[in-house]
Amino acid sequence: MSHGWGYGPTNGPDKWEDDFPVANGPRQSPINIVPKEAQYDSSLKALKLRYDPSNAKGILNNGHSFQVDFDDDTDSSTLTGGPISGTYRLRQFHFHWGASDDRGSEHTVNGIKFPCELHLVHWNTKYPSFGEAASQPDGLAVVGVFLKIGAANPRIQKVLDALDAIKTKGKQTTFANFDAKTLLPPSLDYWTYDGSLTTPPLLESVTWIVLREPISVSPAQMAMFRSLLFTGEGEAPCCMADNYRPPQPLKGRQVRASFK
Ligand SMILES: CCCCNCc1ccc(S(N)(=O)=O)cc1
Ligand SMILES: [Zn+2]
Repeated sequence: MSHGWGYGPTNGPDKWEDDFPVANGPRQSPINIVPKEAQYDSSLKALKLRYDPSNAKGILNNGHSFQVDFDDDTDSSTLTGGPISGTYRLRQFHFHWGASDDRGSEHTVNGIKFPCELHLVHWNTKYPSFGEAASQPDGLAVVGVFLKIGAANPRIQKVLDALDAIKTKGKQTTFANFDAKTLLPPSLDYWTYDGSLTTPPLLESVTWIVLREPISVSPAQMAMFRSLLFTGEGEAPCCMADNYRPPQPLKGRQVRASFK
């Protein structure tokens, strides 16, 4: 692909296989989750998420989404339990959303799209770095949380209030003292399956942990997501929206449920 990947008609998900042939691999993400076909697994442990707000560092518009980055030099913000073994460190969280409230999530449930999906990205500390972990089949664990239209969510608002400072691609600003746990719903019931990064390089290194319970977001808050730009300062502006990859073939994979 002569130009960088993106979500447009010339560089979007259907074109990614040109530069990233793993796009047609055996464990690609996202997927459509069919709850009735998920197998309850009583051996699945409860998720244990321990996040230290002081690890929050900054917020960045990376031209595809925006992400809040965390200091992952120590084990102070970690994911343990659930379907994984060992300790995974929180690296960043980001979102995917639609140009309208009828779409935007990457995973779907019985074919239903949510307006937005949060991804909390963690890497396995058995590897020396995130980059190394990202190339290993058990290297990453991403917790996915659906957002559904409802009451305004005060927890998300703190993140949205920072977006004015990172409107264009490459802009970043400090983002301190944020407790990512406040973004989680009351129930940590989840589905889990072996998958991949949902953006290039589409590496097949992710244990996906998708929470059953959504959190709320208001239409006005969704409009704030869409105020960001894919484009850099001084370029013709293109609103950041529809930055989601559609569901990929299951190819025989099992989806397990932590709940009955
Ligand atoms: C080795 C370099 C990888 C950079 N890319 C990071 C990244 C993290 C998470 C996701 S997602 N959307 O699957 O959670 C995509 C891409
Ligand atoms: Zn993502």
